[in-house]
Amino acid sequence: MASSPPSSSAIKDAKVLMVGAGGIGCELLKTLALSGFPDIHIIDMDTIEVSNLNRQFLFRQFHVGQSKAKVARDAVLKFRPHINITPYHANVKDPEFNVDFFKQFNVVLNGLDNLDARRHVNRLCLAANVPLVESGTTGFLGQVTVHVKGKTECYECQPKPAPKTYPVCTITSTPSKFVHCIVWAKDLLFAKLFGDKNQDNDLNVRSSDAASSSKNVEDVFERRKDEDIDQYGRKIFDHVFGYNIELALSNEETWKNRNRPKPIYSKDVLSDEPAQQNGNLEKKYESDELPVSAMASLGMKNPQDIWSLKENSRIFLEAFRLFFTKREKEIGNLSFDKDDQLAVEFVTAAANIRAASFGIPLQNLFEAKGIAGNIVHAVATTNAVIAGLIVIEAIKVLNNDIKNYRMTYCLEHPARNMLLMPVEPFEPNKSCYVCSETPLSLEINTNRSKLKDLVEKIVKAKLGMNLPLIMCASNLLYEAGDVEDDMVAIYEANLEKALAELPSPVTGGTMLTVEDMQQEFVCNINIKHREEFDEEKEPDGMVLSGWTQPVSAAENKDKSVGNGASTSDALITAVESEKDDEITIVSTLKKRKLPDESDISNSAAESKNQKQLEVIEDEDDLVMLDGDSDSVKKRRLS
Ligand SMILES: Nc1ncnc2c1ncn2[C@@H]1O[C@H](COP(=O)(O)OP(=O)(O)OP(=O)(O)O)[C@@H](O)[C@H]1O
Ligand SMILES: [Zn+2]
Repeated sequence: MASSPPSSSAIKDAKVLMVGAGGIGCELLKTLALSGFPDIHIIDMDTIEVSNLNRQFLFRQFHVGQSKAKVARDAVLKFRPHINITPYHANVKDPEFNVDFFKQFNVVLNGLDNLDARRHVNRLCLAANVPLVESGTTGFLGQVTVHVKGKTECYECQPKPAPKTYPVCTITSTPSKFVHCIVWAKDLLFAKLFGDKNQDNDLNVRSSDAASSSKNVEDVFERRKDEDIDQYGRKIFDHVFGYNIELALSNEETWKNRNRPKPIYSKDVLSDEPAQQNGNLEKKYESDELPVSAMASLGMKNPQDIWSLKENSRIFLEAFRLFFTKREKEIGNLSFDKDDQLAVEFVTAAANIRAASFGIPLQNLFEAKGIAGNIVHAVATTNAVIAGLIVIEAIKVLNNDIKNYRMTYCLEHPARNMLLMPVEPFEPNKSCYVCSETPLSLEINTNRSKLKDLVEKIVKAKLGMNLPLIMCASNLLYEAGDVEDDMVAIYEANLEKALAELPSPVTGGTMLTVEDMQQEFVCNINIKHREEFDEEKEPDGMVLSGWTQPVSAAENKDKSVGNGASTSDALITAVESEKDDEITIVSTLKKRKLPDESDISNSAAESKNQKQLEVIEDEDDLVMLDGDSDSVKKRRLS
């Protein structure tokens, strides 16, 4: 590390901005510094956590709680003291990072972990006309893409996979996989018992449905005055695992082609224990010094043990009791957090009891936590490979070497005996609402919909704008922030009325201009009136077209790298064809066929001595790809 690396003049004069100093960012800063980049600015809003230390190697235990950007700078200056590194402990969406700020850089490099920040940086790079090298990793998968205004597609030209969602009825009535039980336990039961009671929740629907046939279930989720906590826990248990299942069974149609679930009542599972014994028996294990944990309280230690139905029932009741006795103040404000031990225990137990009822194999707490927290374990080596590729692309960008720009996917492709797949970037998508000027079209019931619904459901949620401002010709219709009461009244009124208040109301179709000052981003939306919407298929009550919609979970095959990944969300679904050794990278709109091997031989990312790529580090073990294309397996080197 002591000798200076050779640096091309493009690197010597470069000023670069890195966004994110996490898993990819730490590797990237080190590689930039060692490659001779003299002037690096880093934005990261986070402080260091213990869980970062296994892979974010610039950080040490004693840095926990300090700014990632600042500590990363100090760590790198220790071995490259003569370069400039400017840290910002801030959100990249802060107004200080405006177009003028972005314009000072030759290239921007992203090492982020969320769609929102990525979209924001993409838009500012377009507005400032600064090239962007974007990246993401999930476990062993990763990718690097290059976005240069007018030359390649922008980050938003292609749709991104939507986070996995499940039909409500699968979750509430007909689960067939363990993940369905987890979603039910976490998003319905946990949220209902410990979260905001006023929020819509499908358990509400079920209990009010039930209320019409049985008068005493209406308040089942409410604790009666002076009701003993263990009795209350058993009442909830019997309601959700017993009574609700019986109710569901009464609908014969549902079970014609399915296995019928089995109602589970606490007295049957815990038959040898009187109603109040669960808590009382175990209180002797409880100590104020220990973290609040039902497992600890019941003397259960191993998170990799699969609990029996009886054990799950005891954990369920004990976790329930602990929430109400030890964490009472938080009740009403809790949302599931994968790092909250008691919440994980409760959700694991509830999911397992439901799984038992539906004949689905039970899982241990470790597995359940991974599913509930959408955890894909980060792999330091993938981050390092991706950081190297970012620097390779950054150097090409600085040299304006357009014909060699590559998007590179880090994706095992055993048949080709390679791990990195470079493809030529696409041209900008002419119908991209972000980097082209194509107007969007919005069908909406103008008599019923409010301007503020349009802002929430379309402008913020779908177009990713932070601080929108809406104009109709030269008339201001909506702006974010503190506004006068009469403006608020317009937002609350239906759209028809809001448009009618303008000097020249439009009846047929109206063009709205939506602008986000913070992102220097403008797009046009053509409003068309439509009377009816299908509640199931069009739940927003409005339909936006002319934009690239996220890919639904169903279309994502197994290898999809989704948005909820723990490290960084990568974006591409790779599908291997069964017929031959062809691989296509499906980016939803188009299939991207990889160039022949001869085509990619000039790519900097593709190494002539591919053999080097066959050995990768798997945390502390080495794994090697077998050269035999038919029986390719990871092999551990002993
Ligand atoms: N809007 C933003 N502004 C600035 N930094 C951001 C923004 N959004 C995300 N980041 C940073 O991007 C980095 C992403 O790093 P990484 O994917 O390794 O996540 P992490 O939070 O460090 O780890 P993990 O999520 O796996 O526990 C984080 O350090 C995070 O603070
Ligand atoms: Zn675009």
